[in-house]
Amino acid sequence: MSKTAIITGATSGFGQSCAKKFAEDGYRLVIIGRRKERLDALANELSKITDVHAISLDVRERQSVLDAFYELPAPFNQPDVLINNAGLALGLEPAHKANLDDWEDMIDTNCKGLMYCTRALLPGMVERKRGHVINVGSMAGNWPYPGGNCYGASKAFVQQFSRNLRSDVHGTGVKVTNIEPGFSKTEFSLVRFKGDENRADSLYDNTEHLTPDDIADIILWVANTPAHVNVNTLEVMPTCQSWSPLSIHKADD
Ligand SMILES: NC(=O)C1=CN([C@@H]2O[C@H](COP(=O)(O)OP(=O)(O)OC[C@H]3O[C@@H](n4cnc5c(N)ncnc54)[C@H](OP(=O)(O)O)[C@@H]3O)[C@@H](O)[C@H]2O)C=CC1
Ligand SMILES: O=CCS(=O)(=O)O
Repeated sequence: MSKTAIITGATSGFGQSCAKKFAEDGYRLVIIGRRKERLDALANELSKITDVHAISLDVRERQSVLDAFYELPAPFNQPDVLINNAGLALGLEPAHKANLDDWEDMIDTNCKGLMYCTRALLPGMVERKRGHVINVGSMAGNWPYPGGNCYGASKAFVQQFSRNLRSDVHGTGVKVTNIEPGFSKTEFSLVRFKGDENRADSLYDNTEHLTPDDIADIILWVANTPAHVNVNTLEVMPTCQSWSPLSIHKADD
């Protein structure tokens, strides 16, 4: 019997790559994103190899999320895997210069959108004693960097929310994982820099960054671990990325 995976943020980057890899692995798919044309193109492509249900949806809209998930048609209505991947960073200014609307947008998408999707689907998973919530956090939830302010904080929320979910579903058979990717080339920087292609592209110049397929392979592996194995957190960086030393400000700097 084929399993069902629900993937938010499937129109680009990690989510799109997950959709392709999960379809190739025999999963039936529910794919979600705001850009309907992209979603329909992906659904057309993947429906040649699996059953696909596409929902054009903004995860920030609480009632739309709840309605869409409560009204999932059979056979998509008993999901085995929820990949909470939709998310974004906006801006890289220091906190004292950051745009408050950007901060709200990150919280609304990365934290509240993820909460809505999880809350809608978790009761069914608990009732069926089967299911796996895979959240896409970030290494930015673990490590501070200049300009990471609200984005990193939103991903720290995702990390602790994932751990607390595990505590709540203890003994039910439901699994929870937080994947914490590092530097990866997707549309992430184009969104962060608000369409500035030169700035986004130059970030990745001369680096061997992670790719969407690297992360999708890891997510698929995590989803296919046996029922008695729960990967709690998995932080992944490209080999070219590591930490900077702590900085000391000197009075004459
Ligand atoms: N790239 C990186 O370096 C890293 C990224 N991440 C995280 O990975 C996740 C995926 O990002 P990535 O693939 O890199 O970036 P992309 O920008 O390529 O993809 C982001 C996806 O999220 C969707 N999305 C954004 N906002 C919403 C919304 N309000 N409602 C529904 N869907 C939404 C977008 O679809 P649409 O616009 O069509 O709605 C798109 O499909 C994010 O949570 C990001 O924070 C974590 C660590 C590293
Ligand atoms: O989560 C994304 C990686 S980074 O841009 O914050 O380093």
